[in-house]
Amino acid sequence: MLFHVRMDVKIPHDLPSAEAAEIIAREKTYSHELQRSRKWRHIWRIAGEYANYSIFDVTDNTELHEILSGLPLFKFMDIEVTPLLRHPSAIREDDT
Ligand SMILES: O=C(O)C[C@H]1C=CC(=O)O1
Repeated sequence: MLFHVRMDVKIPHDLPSAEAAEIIAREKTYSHELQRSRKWRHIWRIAGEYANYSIFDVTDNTELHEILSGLPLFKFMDIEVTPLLRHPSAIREDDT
């Protein structure tokens, strides 16, 4: 199942910078692993914002929830999820 996900990151200003850097580094590793597994299919920075648009290809809502709630930055994010399906006018069967 495909999901479009918007993540807005809001790290509190009073979080010590070393702690923030450590969480961001873990987030990057976690994201890279999921991208390599092809579950996290796309990630795009939203210009001018500490936010991204991502596409996930996962088995079901439960797997998406587990992935998103496992994000090291999860507690500092607002997340908006939109389920997707292929448009009947799409000329491709997939996004490869
Ligand atoms: O920077 C972000 O948009 C937040 C998050 C998502 C992947 C990652 O490495 O950080």
